[in-house]
Amino acid sequence: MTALLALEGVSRRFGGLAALDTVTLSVEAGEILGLIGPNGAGKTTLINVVTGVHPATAGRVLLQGEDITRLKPYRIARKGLARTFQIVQPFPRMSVLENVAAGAVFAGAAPSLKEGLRLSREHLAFTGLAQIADKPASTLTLAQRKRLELAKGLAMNPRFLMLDEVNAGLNSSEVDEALAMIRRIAERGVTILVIEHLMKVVVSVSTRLAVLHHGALIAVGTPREVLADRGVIEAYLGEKYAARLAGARPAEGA
Ligand SMILES: Nc1ncnc2c1ncn2[C@@H]1O[C@H](COP(=O)(O)OP(=O)(O)OP(=O)(O)O)[C@@H](O)[C@H]1O
Repeated sequence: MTALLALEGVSRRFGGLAALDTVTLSVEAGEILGLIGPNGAGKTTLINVVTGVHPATAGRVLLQGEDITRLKPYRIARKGLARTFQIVQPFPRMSVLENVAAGAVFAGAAPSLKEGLRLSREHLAFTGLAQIADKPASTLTLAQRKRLELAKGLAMNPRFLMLDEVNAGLNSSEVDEALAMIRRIAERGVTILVIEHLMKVVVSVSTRLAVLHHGALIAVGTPREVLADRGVIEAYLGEKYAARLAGARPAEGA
């Protein structure tokens, strides 16, 4: 079966630096793929390449077999690929509702701003932001801004949603709420890629993990396989932490 998204030998150079180095990776429809690796490993660059923000300097990106490597970001968004941003920067003077509607219009999920505003109310209800729909985005807390990012992503009516550290800076109950939301989004049939530094979180939510190190993909597999991978333990996790995570992990399929 054709993968929903496939990277074939994808590299992205910034001058002399290979931020991504011949990465080959498939994402199947319906999965939650966790993308992990140390700071500077190339995780955000992978999202930027897929969404056309920093196109690949070599290799190809295929969406259900269609080559999207050189398309502009708005064309890629209109094919159902949405992302959130690690650094949350809503339009500060626009209301929460208007920010979400802007995402819908950008991705062509709404034919007009009016329709975008109507659809956006549903996404605000889903993400628990309905009560503050009319507040200026600049007044939101970090947790609310992260939810706004999710609502904007959903407003793009994605088949594939890439989440860049949506839990960073949240307290543990906020993380639990965000995780429940990610699972509910997946239940709606949206395929998800999640970048996450909190290992316990990414292990609990992901059906598969992919590990980047210095721009190269060093492991892909079930969480159980990846946590036991020698290369991943040496490059990223360390012995003790890997053992602790493996012990804390619920049984596969549970
Ligand atoms: N626009 C850019 N110009 C130059 N170098 C860049 C650019 N974007 C990323 N890089 C470099 O590419 C490498 C990979 O960065 P990237 O942000 O993809 O890593 P990351 O795995 O997402 O890191 P983190 O976990 O810290 O967010 C880093 O060395 C970074 O400095």
